[in-house]
Amino acid sequence: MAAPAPAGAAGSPSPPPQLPSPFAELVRSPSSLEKVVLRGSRNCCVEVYLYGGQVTSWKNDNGEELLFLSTKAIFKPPKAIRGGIPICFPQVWYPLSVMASLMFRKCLALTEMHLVMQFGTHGNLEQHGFARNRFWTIDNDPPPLPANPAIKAYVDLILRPSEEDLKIWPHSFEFRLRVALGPSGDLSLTSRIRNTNTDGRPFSYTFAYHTYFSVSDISEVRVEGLETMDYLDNLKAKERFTEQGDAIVFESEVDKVYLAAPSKIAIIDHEKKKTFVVTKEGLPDAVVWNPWDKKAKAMQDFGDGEYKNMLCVEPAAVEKPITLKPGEEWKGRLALSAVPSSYCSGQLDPLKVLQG
Ligand SMILES: O=P(O)(O)OC[C@H]1O[C@H](O)[C@H](O)[C@@H](O)[C@@H]1O
Repeated sequence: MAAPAPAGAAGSPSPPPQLPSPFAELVRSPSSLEKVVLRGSRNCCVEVYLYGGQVTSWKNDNGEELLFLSTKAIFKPPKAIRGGIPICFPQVWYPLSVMASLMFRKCLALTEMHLVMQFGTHGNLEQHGFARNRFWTIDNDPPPLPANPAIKAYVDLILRPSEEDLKIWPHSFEFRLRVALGPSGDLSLTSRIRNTNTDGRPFSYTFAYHTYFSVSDISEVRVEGLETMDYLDNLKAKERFTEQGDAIVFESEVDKVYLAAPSKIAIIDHEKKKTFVVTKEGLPDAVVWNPWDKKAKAMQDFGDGEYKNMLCVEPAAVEKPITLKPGEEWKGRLALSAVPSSYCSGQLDPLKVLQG
């Protein structure tokens, strides 16, 4: 399906929107898509495409890229950009057990039931929702968020459904996204979704920040904070298991939804001696995904060997869909920091990373 034309696209008479932060600049990328560049101290920098409202780059003080972006990523609608932080909304993802119980209890409105039936390869609601392949606009007058005077580089984006979108997900909403680069190079994304239906209907959705981390070598990476957690295994018909062992390491394809995961998760890259700390709010679950070699080869926009250099850890609300009544707003926040890791020499206590 064709995505609506970008605001201010080539040939359009509208002037480029002004950005409230002097540390943010709107530029046109070589692919001709517009992106906002946020600049921090030294070489710290974040790039956000209006297409998808998608962060595609996060660099530290040394100008080192911290997010994975495929060399084969396609910067052309309707394909979502492969890498960075795609926003997955509105997804409708129900494990079979939940779906059966919901149907049994007849507690879904007819529309919701219709959407449940669309999950998977059926129906026309895309797997990860349509927010990641729509053109967002700059929102210069968003309702205030708690003030943090230390943050100078930020941008606010907004997405509202088009007529076409309403045909595939019949709900009116306002999705506000703030992307902010903190003074120490931390990256945060705050999503606010409001039900603006005027017919009194609630809506339900699942959500994920599909974060692709750049790693040196997947076999040198471990994830801490998810051990002993329950998860649904997408590779085993979403069956529920309990994680065993001390930490999560990677030797083959993984596609798991960890349930009620802690608010902090650490990704330790032994080779780069770097630890990513993922902090999540309003997002109970965490998806962990690496396609490994076979699936990598099958993906058009992903290099055959690139699975070695990425890991997705995705703060999400998956198991229990979020329901909003008209006028209600939901907030989900992701904060990322990258700290030098001397974990190998025992100086970095993973418990301190996880508990703050
Ligand atoms: O190819 P995409 O639609 O971007 O999805 C890529 C992956 O995203 C998530 O992590 C899902 O859990 C996977 O099942 C899916 O394969």
